[in-house]
Amino acid sequence: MEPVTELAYDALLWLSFGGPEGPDDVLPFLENVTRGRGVPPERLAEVAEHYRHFGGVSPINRLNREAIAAVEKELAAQGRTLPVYFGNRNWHPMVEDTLARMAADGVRRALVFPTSAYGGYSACRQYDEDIARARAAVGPDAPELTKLRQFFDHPLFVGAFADAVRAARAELDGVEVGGVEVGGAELGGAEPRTVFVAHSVPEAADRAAGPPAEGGRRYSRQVAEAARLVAAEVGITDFDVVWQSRSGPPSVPWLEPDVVDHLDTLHAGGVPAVVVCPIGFVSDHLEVVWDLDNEAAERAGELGMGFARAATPNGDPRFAELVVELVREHVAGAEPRKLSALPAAGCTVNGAPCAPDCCLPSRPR
Ligand SMILES: CC1=C(CCC(=O)O)c2cc3nc(cc4[nH]c(cc5[nH]c(cc1n2)c(C)c5CCC(=O)O)c(CCC(=O)O)c4C)C(CCC(=O)O)=C3C
Ligand SMILES: [Fe+2]
Repeated sequence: MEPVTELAYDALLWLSFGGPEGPDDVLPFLENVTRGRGVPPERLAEVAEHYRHFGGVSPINRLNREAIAAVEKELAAQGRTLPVYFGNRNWHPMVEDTLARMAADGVRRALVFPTSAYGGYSACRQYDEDIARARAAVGPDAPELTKLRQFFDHPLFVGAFADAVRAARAELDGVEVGGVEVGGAELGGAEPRTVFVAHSVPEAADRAAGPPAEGGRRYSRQVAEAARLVAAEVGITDFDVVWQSRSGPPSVPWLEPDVVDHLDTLHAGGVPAVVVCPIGFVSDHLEVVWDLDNEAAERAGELGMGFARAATPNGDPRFAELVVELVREHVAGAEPRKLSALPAAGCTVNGAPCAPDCCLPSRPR
């Protein structure tokens, strides 16, 4: 691949979800996330409580800033200076403000790295909407923004998760659960079950994910494919794909089973221990440290199951390499480096969706 020379782009915009950075931020942040989305007040109160356990601070902004620093270092190591800007959908720094600053700095064309590996409305198209909204807010001087593609099957993404699953399995090696020792076959121990988890979405949103001609379910299919690729790289055949953090009114069906319920099922089937891998996320943000490290771990404890959680790729040096590689791939117009046969979608300009009917929101806004 060509080095990133003579870039046609002046900057990289790191576009993420955002999270509160203090107790007073929690409610306004949650209002931004759920505006017009029919999330019942009981659910919001419950989620606000999760944030309060951490003093109202989500780790997500800090983790994004760390990842950006790593990407800047990686760019510099490759002899490139591409300024990286940080903007969010739901909390400060808001993408509208960041884009205004980029325009003031003279940025005319920028690439956008969205912090989600997947397709689907929440994971892809909503970031397109963020881009379009920010450009509209900035007006005629708004930089042209080209979003980088989905990367759920990129070898660096899969490789980072595979090593994380190996490390989590190693944590359980030799741990005794209910008189049974957990560990690899060479130890004569019981195998832990690998449970891949991604953020649940409404069934209807998943059905509408991807272009209709593809048959929908682009999100859950990509999640299943990423899980399969990671499992294959680790060399395990026993694994499940389940969901977490469902929201919305109870009457609306979301992707199931929930990870916590799934632990009950595995326990009933005699599984002694689990390795939980948050394949749906790139960093240890609040829904990972609360819904998995707290709720799911607690359930496993009640059931007497061994529990280890695999790390997300944010802290792995391959994550920064991945971002820079996506930039270089795009600039060079190179063949996407990917491990699955599913399409490499999501790369569009100025917030255009992949196709007009790709990943439609499941609820009119
Ligand atoms: C697919 C998906 C991803 C992965 C793709 C990606 O990463 O973008 C994701 C990521 C995240 N979701 C997050 C937080 C929240 N998500 C919520 C609500 C919702 N998520 C949804 C989907 C997703 N969410 C959906 C369909 C809803 C219902 C409302 C709606 O239809 O839009 C709510 C509202 C309260 C509630 O849970 O009900 C919160 C607080 C955080 C930040 C955590 C932190 O602060 O550290 C992150 C990274
Ligand atoms: Fe979410």
